[in-house]
Amino acid sequence: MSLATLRSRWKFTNKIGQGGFGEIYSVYDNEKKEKVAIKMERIDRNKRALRLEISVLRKIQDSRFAAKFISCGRNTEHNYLVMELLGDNLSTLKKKQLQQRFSLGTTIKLGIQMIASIEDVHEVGYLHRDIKPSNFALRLKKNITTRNNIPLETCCIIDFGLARKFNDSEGKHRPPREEVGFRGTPRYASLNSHLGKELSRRDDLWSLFYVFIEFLKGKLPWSSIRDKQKIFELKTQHTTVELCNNLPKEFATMFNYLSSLKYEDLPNYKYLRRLLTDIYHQYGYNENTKYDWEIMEESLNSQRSSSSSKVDSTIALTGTTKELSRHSNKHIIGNYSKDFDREIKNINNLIFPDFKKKTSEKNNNNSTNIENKDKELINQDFILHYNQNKDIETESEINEFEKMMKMINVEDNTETTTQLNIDNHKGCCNIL
Ligand SMILES: Nc1ncnc2c1ncn2[C@@H]1O[C@H](COP(=O)(O)OP(=O)(O)OP(=O)(O)O)[C@@H](O)[C@H]1O
Repeated sequence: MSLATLRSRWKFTNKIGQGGFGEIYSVYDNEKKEKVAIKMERIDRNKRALRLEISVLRKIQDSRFAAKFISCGRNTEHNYLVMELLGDNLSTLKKKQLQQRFSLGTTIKLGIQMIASIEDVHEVGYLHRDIKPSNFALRLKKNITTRNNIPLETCCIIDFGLARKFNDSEGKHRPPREEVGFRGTPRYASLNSHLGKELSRRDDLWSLFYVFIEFLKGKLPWSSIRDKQKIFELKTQHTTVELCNNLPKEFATMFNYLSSLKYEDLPNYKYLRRLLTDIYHQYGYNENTKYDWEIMEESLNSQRSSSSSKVDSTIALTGTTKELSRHSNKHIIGNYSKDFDREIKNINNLIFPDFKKKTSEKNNNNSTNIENKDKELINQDFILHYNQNKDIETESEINEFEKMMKMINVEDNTETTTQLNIDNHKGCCNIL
């Protein structure tokens, strides 16, 4: 099929992704009358990965976590894969959150699905070998099912360009090769990958473990390092205690369990999911617990409907508290810690007379529970609304405001804590 013929069926709208292996476009499918995604790989590339990717994607079509395969082919210049159009990947979504991390509830909800999606890939005989946040994306379509009528899940596993078959034609685990090159993304790669060892099922789960820590803490101790060797050294130096401090103990249990797995072992995926569901119940989450981005969306909607005349959704502002103070009815969404909760009560409510914490009731109910977990991070969702009916003018008002901003943005960018970037698309505030 020539590029021209390709373009006659699929009308290219915009580029949505660029990876090491290809480019991804959002296209309008004239035959299906809907938007789909197309991944293109140049034929003259030295390394070809798309054929493998297509093969794995087709094999996991019964998984609840797979993007729907639509078509594939090649023209004179490209190999291409047409598949269901998904939404944001988890790396992008994480960056949109306050402090660039997910709440415990969201991490667990995603984590349970991510473990199950990896299990599905393993079940068809492949290792993924590049587990990272940008290789999971949200499904845009709701209420669709697999070929066997099983409802599809929110989170999809994507990008099988580095996948590898780990069992032979009789279903037996392949023996390890003596030496293999590094595979994966250094930040999330398992120690085995750094050591040039053959990877197996446990290594996909090690990468996922690093992803969980990053989701909850915002970054890994080696996030800012580019040098692979240095990353390896930091990974070996960081003990379970350091990596999992301030997190529910189940994460340390997960670390220890993964350490106990041998090359050929079939991981107990159910056990790993149960560790996460245990946390889920302990912290009072349930099936109605919303993802961070849903809370944000709901809040925006209620904000819009309750004060539609005042909210200017096209506003785009980065500025000082003084500049911000000229705009009313903004809200801030994100995670809060117990310290923040305690401190916020000490703040003069003069500036924020309408301060409401949406999850406060839930937290009050769980207060004994929370006290018992004194040292653990209480990383719940919060929505802070303020209706600022008056400008912040006096010095003391500015001080109060800055104090509050500093507390929300506890760790990062202290000098810029008073700057807000109002996301013009969604109309919400993110602290820079
Ligand atoms: N079906 C899809 N729908 C929407 N976006 C997609 C889809 N597939 C991929 N993307 C987006 O494109 C990005 C890159 O895709 P993918 O990881 O498959 O490419 P890659 O070339 O293998 O990338 P990398 O080298 O980073 O691993 C993804 O992170 C995701 O945001």
